[in-house]
Amino acid sequence: MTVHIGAKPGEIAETVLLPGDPYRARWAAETFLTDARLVNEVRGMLGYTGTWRGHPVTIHGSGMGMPSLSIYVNELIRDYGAQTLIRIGSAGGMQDRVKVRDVVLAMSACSLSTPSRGIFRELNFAPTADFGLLKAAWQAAEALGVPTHAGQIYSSDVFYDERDDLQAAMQRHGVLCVEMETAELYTLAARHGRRALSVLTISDHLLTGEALPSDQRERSFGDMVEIALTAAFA
Ligand SMILES: O=P(O)(O)O[C@H]1O[C@H](CO)[C@@H](O)[C@H]1O
Ligand SMILES: O=c1cc[nH]c(=O)[nH]1
Repeated sequence: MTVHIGAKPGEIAETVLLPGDPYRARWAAETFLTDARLVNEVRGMLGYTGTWRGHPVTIHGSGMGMPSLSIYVNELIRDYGAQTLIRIGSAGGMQDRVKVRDVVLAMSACSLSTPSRGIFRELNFAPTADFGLLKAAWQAAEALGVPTHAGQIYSSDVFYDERDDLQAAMQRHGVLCVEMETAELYTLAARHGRRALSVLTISDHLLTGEALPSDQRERSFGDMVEIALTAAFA
């Protein structure tokens, strides 16, 4: 057990899916895993372990934002030996061609800062997905016929962003969408030699103003879970 995770040794699988929303963790575990059992509920951050097609899998909430994700991912890696960490998150579309409900595979993530920023100082580290997971996820998305984009995304420190100029600069440079965790996930995976990928579903759009309600953000993103599980065991 750690400060933030109540699971006993052996109760966390080597493959961990990480939604920001703990209720999405519950929904995904109940929908996709066999014999899913609750292994963590400290602070209401739900984690479940079960099997998918015979493979052990944990689905654990990360909370919102990089400081929260950093706590869980550090403990999952260092205390429980997680090897493959795949974020399954929602994101805001930043390009016309990226539509609500489309899937985005994050090849890399821009950020203004991350919890790891203090290590790098003047270096602009480039947090990058594991290529094997990225390739397998792309193939899984193609097989499912889901509209999918692969490219760079933005991991923001804020949900309510006042920097319209920054958003415009990123849009000009092809950034696909905004969310709040991937840059730190990829940085921690690089530091510890683990595999990481973010599979995102567009829940709202910065250009059109479309937005899905919270119940759909919790429960309707099955394609990205299927893509993440298929990629993990490809
Ligand atoms: O739906 P999740 O996975 O939480 O991801 C996105 O949603 C939250 C903001 O509403 C942030 O955590 C952002 O990254
Ligand atoms: O962080 C996020 C997630 C979804 N939509 C946004 O605009 N931002």
